[in-house]
Amino acid sequence: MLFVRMLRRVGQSPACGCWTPVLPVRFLGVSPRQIPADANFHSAFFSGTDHPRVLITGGLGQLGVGLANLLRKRFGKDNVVLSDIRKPPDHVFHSGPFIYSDILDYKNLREIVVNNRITWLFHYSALLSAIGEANVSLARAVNITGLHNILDVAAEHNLRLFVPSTIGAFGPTSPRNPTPDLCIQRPRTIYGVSKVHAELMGEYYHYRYGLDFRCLRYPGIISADSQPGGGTTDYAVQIFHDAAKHGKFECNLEARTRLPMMYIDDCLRATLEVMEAPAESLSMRTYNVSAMSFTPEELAQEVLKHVPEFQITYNVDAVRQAIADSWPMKFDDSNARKDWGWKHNFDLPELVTTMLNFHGSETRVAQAN
Ligand SMILES: NC(=O)C1=CN([C@@H]2O[C@H](COP(=O)(O)OP(=O)(O)OC[C@H]3O[C@@H](n4cnc5c(N)ncnc54)[C@H](O)[C@@H]3O)[C@@H](O)[C@H]2O)C=CC1
Ligand SMILES: CC(=O)[C@H](N)C(=O)O
Repeated sequence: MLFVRMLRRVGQSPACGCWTPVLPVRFLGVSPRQIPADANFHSAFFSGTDHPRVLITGGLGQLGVGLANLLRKRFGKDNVVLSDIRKPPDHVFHSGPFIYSDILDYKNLREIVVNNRITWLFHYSALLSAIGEANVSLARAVNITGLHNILDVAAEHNLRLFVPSTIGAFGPTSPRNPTPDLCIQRPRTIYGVSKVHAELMGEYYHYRYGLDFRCLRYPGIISADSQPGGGTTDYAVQIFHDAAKHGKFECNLEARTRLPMMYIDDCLRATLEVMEAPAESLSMRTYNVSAMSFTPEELAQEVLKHVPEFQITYNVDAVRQAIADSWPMKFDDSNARKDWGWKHNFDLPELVTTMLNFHGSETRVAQAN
């Protein structure tokens, strides 16, 4: 009986325009994790006053609090629920709704989505590249098993789902300068493998079940008031802190390691823009987004313009260097620019000025100006 219901023909597949039987997402479990037969899988419509109700997972990392601030400005404070498995600092706890959510606990996820009437989900929980290599089994659980839970809850409750991917979803056999959207993806980190898996699974759910899945491949993200969580591009955040405070920085990547990077404001705006883009404008569901590309040497030269005594030294971390050497040097994001009008605001000079202004008000940057 259950099986018969699962095979009921429910609509047209967006992929081929033909009638397809819809199987439950988790057929083998007799759990209710199945796509409801009468669901409207396409983008929910929100009028000017009818805002989405947003959940952010893994929200206490480098990017989540900034995303919550941006979305709360747009959709209202109470319409954006931040979640994580860590305890929030006071200012975060008091800035809007916060809830405990472990993405490995499906029932907990479903309860949050139902009780808060969530309609959009931004899935930020992950273990990043360097920390993932140090803890492969946890990275596999969080980045892959956790993603499966997210896809299922999103499909089951007809959510619009954003999952970030990364430059780390490419590998040494990918074209590196520039790296287009569609090319060989054979990453050599568990982080990269899990992100390719996320891209493919999200697109599969989109074409198979009509899930409104949207994904951007972020470059290394640089932020002033939040710390990176254990990635290969972390040096490009730490350098500003050390330059302003100590006038020197020890870099764990080689001087000539070129990687795509982006200031956090551009990254979060891109995320909101792709989520708000009309479905018809999206010719793909996973896009590269890019802003700038630089080496530690070039970044240090730009910092020197503000901190004249600044010195950079190199103490290369073999694991991070091997990862960086397999990643894109420059990202081709022409599809994002063409399809939904992506345009970055921050290049290297603006990035460095902004970061040092933030860190430098009472330090050697201020003294130099
Ligand atoms: N920061 C960057 O440069 C880039 C980030 N991204 C992606 O953006 C997303 C957010 O990145 P960040 O904020 O930098 O990451 P982060 O490492 O700073 O934060 C990740 C958060 O996930 C949480 N988390 C871990 N296990 C969890 C679990 N079982 N349940 C719920 N939450 C859990 C952690 O507590 C942490 O707060 C990630 O998916 C990352 O892959 C992609 C490319 C670049
Ligand atoms: C580029 C990323 O995905 C992240 N910052 C990392 O270095 O792992």
